[in-house]
Amino acid sequence: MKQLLSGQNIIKSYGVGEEKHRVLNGVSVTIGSGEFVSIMGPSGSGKSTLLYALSGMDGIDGGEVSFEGRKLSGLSDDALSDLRRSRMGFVFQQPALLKNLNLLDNIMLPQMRDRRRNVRQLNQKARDLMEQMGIGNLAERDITQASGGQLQRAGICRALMSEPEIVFGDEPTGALNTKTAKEIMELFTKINRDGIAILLVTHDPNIAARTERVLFLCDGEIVDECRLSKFTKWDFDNRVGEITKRMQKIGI
Ligand SMILES: Nc1ncnc2c1ncn2[C@@H]1O[C@H](COP(=O)(O)OP(=O)(O)OP(=O)(O)O)[C@@H](O)[C@H]1O
Repeated sequence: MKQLLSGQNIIKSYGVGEEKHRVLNGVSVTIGSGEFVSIMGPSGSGKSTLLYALSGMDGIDGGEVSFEGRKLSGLSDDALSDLRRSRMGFVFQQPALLKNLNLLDNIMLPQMRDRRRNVRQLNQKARDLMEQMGIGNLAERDITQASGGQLQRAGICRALMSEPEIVFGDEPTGALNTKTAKEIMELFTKINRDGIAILLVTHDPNIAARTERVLFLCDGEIVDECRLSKFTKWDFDNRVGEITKRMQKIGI
């Protein structure tokens, strides 16, 4: 499998002076093209920090992150923003959509900065994605009149607008009920089958069990890793059981 994203020996601290504390303590991670990976760990272990470091959203204090063989530290701020906008997608726990725009406009907005794409193409792309994500009839819907699941589907459409190589998700199902969370994970699975790599942070073994590989982070270090591809896709309970066992081992 071709390597897509690599973080080597990532170090990240927050605060200054006596308040300074190290959150990532030499973390190394490699994500292959089209892989589906989740990160688990206790609250405060540095999961989101790692996600933001790997996506270049946040700077790091030591180590190196490379995407498609390019070191992020060698890129200017503009080049890094361009890379994030064109090659990476982001889905957050709350999709942070703008209240004065309908769902369609919210989905199109981040790509409007890219002058290479005309508005008609963007509009068509957004409508196609909404159709694929099951909200094709909600293009003109005000965001205040959409459910949490519909908003998250719109958040996923927004992330896919640039046809990214990877989608990062920071607890993308964390604010949803079990049924809706399962539906959203089915969408992620579909996206992944189309060849897009996915890296998710989650607390929930039922969510991690739908990915191919789980990284366990504890006190800023990767302490375990679980490859799930050895299980067939049918034995979901085995996957959850294996993840839960590993969680217990590291005290989550
Ligand atoms: N911007 C920041 N400034 C200062 N400290 C921060 C900042 N962001 C995170 N932290 C601290 O870094 C540590 C790791 O935070 P992070 O959000 O990465 O953990 P997490 O594993 O994702 O936690 P959770 O599961 O609770 O979301 C925590 O102690 C947190 O308080």
